[in-house]
Amino acid sequence: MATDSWAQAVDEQEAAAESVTLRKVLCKLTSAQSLLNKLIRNNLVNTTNQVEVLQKDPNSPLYSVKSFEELRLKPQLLQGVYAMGFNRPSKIQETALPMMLAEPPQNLIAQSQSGTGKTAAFVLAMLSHVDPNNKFPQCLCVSPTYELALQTGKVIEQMGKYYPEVQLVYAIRGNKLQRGMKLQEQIVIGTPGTMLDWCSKFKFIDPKKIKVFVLDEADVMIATQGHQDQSIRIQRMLPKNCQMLLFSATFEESVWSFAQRIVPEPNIIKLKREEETLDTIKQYYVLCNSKEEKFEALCNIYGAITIAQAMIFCHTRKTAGWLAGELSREGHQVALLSGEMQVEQRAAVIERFRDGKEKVLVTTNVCARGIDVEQVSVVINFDLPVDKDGNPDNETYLHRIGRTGRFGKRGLAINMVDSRMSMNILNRIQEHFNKKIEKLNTDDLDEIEKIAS
Ligand SMILES: Nc1ncnc2c1ncn2[C@@H]1O[C@H](COP(=O)(O)OP(=O)(O)OP(=O)(O)O)[C@@H](O)[C@H]1O
Repeated sequence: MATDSWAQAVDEQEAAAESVTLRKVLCKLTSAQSLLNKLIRNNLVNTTNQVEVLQKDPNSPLYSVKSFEELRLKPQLLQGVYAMGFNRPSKIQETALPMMLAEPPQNLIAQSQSGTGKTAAFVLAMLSHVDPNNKFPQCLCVSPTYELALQTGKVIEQMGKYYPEVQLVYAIRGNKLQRGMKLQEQIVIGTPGTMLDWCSKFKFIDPKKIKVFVLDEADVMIATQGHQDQSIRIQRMLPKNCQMLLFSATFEESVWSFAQRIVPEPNIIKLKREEETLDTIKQYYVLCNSKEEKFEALCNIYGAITIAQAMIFCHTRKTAGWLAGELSREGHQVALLSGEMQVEQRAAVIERFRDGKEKVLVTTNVCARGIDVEQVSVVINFDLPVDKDGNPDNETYLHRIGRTGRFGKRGLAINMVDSRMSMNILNRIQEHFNKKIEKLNTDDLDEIEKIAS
């Protein structure tokens, strides 16, 4: 793909020195495209067998020796779990649930890979702990974004389908309640600002009656100043014996130690660094020279992935807007989601994408975490994730690629590298996770064929 560029320089040893004729190049490109199609389609192949196989492999995060029955869930919840099509718990569910359901209640800080069922784990804990006869909030669950709060709320609704005495309310922007009212729902799910207002300013919730407090995506809740202030202010209003449950796929060291300081005597489930990435998500990078070349590379791939769903991550809203525009001009059905949109608009875009109305979602980090769309088979990092100082943002990388390969499905993550700097970032990401990210070279048919198989 690269011509007289730095990328070619990087490539020097690998690239054959001989020049090829235009005809050969075109011929190669066509076969590369069809192989790429094959590669991506192969990655879409997924059967429930695959999940069953993984659930029997002790090294898989889906492995479990217990059944849901053995986790001693209420019959109504067992019914809900099976109605959702879950056969066995995953490793995090099997390990965390006994800790969360123990008496007296125990605190927990838990890490488990993306898409391994953390949400179901803490949702089952909340549903198990509420007393349906008490008509007031008993569990609070805080999520970093409006979209995630809605998504988690849906899981509570589905799992609690056969437990209708337990009710849920959303503490999110736009859900206006009458002043002076007291909530009767037992579970409140929301974002930190509204949740805090409902506890302190409006007093819709009596925080002293809360038994379980869940922080989903806990590391970002702690690392983001505003979220941290609000979450800690809520926590301070809760009774001393309130159970605290913190969940995430990533916990940077400093965040981990802070979490341990704010959660008294926690049980801890922590992954080793090398366990953080999922083997079911294959990671590649493509060398390009410019934004335009990345777009070209993307078009090649995009042609092949129209049958699946893909999420494309950009660093800025501007690039995301530009890219969505370019893809639309090419005639593609693309959805754009970025931070400046109204939250309701963002939720609507995700709903359309979830329903498969658009096959490609171009977005920024606002969508990197938690969003669970089963059909996403490819994630493309159009720009690699970096922090405000330009260093690799390893946690965001993991969350972004974790939008594919959900619960044992196979996924493909493709990183676009367009400068020495971004190659350096990619190398540091590889080092951090001690995981090789393979080069995808559309000029090397053998290599693509190998990946395709
Ligand atoms: N025991 C199970 N059996 C089958 N499917 C499950 C099970 N538990 C969860 N799932 C499904 O797996 C998918 C991923 O689960 P979930 O969203 O809870 O993952 P997560 O660990 O919270 O991911 P993330 O770190 O990205 O937030 C969901 O679609 C969920 O319905």
